[in-house]
Amino acid sequence: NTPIKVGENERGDQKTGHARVLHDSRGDLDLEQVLLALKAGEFGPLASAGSTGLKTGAYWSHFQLRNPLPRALTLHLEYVDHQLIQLDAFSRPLGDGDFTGVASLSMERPFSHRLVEHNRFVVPVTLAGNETREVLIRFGSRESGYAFPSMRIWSPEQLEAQQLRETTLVGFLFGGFFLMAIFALIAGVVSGKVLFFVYSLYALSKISCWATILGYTHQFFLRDQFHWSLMSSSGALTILLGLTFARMFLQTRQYTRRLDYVILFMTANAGLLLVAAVFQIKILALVTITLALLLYPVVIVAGLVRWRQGQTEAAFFSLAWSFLVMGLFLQAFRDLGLVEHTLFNYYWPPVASFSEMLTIMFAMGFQMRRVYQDKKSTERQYREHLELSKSRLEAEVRVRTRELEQAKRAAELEARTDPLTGILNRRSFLHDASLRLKLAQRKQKASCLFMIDLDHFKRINDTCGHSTGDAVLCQFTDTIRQSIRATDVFGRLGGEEFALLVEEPRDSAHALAERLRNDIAGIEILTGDKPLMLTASIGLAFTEGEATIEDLLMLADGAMYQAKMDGRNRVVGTQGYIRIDDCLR
Ligand SMILES: Nc1nc2c(ncn2[C@@H]2O[C@H](COP(=O)(O)OP(=O)(O)OP(=O)(O)O)[C@@H](O)[C@H]2O)c(=O)[nH]1
Repeated sequence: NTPIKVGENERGDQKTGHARVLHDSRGDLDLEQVLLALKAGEFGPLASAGSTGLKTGAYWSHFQLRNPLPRALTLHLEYVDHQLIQLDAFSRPLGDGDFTGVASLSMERPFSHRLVEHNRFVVPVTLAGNETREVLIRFGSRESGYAFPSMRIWSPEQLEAQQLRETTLVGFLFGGFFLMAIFALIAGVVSGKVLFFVYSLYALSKISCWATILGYTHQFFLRDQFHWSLMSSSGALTILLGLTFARMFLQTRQYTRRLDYVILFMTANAGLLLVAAVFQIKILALVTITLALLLYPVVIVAGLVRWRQGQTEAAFFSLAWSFLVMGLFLQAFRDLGLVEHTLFNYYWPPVASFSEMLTIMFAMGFQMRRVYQDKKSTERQYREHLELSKSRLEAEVRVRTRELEQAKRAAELEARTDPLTGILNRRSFLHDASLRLKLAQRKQKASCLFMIDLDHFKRINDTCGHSTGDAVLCQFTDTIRQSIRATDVFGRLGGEEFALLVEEPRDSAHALAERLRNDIAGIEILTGDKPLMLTASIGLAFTEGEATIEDLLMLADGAMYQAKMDGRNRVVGTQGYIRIDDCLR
């Protein structure tokens, strides 16, 4: 049992070692019995890497500290972990006299009992100049628990400086958690998404959880009454919020039913842990927290499954959760004595927890961006679809309008024209001719109305058939149209009876009538052996005054009748011009 040589500037590098440790499995040995065990050589090295692992009762550690300096030296022995129910320390000068108590520290006693203001247990030991002191420390937990039966050796100032460094780191982490909580809260208020509120609560719960686990809650907030169950309950609350957030973020209920059941089971287990913590059922708390830890990787799997299903940000979530799980497993291995206790693995879980929150924040940002982009692209597609429909509709309306206009024009034309010959029908002729007549009268021009009737047309029908008769009618109208002006009004009054209004004085109108008669007589109708001849009788009525078209029709009809009577194929004009008086008559 070599004494540990200590100096004035101890920086926690030296540890009181695990060389001489005694397991008091029932936890009821008193100092005298322990000294007997020490004498009997029952103290031996610790088998594990640092922690005793889950054991009942208490552990005792024995070591010697040697002050080679001529002056007195005060040292602070720091328990390496934050979780220990009870620590009692005794010391005496080497081999001389009785051990006397130097510290009795308990997690459940008011913080003011601590001899050194520190979130972990610290035992002050003073060595006289050139003195070697034996120290006995009892690490006690009432039920099953673990302990690290070793103490870091510090000079008081060095320990204080180290505590400042650690507190700064933790303060930085807590500040980060707080900022993330505030940020998520604002995002929740702005977007109205419950997910952000859950995240905000999750981040806040991390502060409470780690502050409690690392001993700050006891040091700063609950100085008079602290209990181990507070650690479990704050942990349980964080687990509950973490799982609730994971379920919502990954939408496991909708997309991975089976994994969702497992996460639900984990949530129920976390609820049970909370109950165990509140009612201080330590064994139930141990079982549920172990189960919670073992099942934690399921969330990583859920994230990966969701990623494979197409939720890109779920990959980030899995990564974030992996940080946490690695940290928690490392801590568990350390607590079980499988790996050594170091500052690195001591702070890994809270740092991992911080990285987890940061990564999740990133994943949420990514998700928000994706949702926003999806929304924008849906809107764009909708707008494009709308534009397309609009232009299609407009094109269709244009086509329909054109068709309607064409149909209207066709209907108007049909209503105005004779279907066989294509010239004006009786009604339109009367309308157009009447207007034309009025125009001429305004200009004080003479007008002449021709009444043209084909001779013996019935015979053509009878000998050559009705369709030949139709063809003859068409040929006749074409002949007339070719010989008149565009301003003349030509129409079919019915059957083989046609009328023509021209703005001409008597002589030139007469001459035109004769020319037309000639043209008609020149039409040859080819029917079998010998061609049929076509002639027409034309009656003329003249006006220079206020006569109506009806007056002219009546007079021209009379003249045309006269032409028939005179032997057909001729032009007969009425005598003189019709004047107002004639019309009144
Ligand atoms: N093919 C054909 N014949 C028509 C059409 N409209 C009337 N007709 C015929 O024209 C003939 C007119 O006969 P009528 O009134 O006796 O006169 P017409 O035979 O020309 O003898 P006149 O006038 O006295 O020289 C009738 O047989 C009608 O059926 C038509 O659109 N097509």
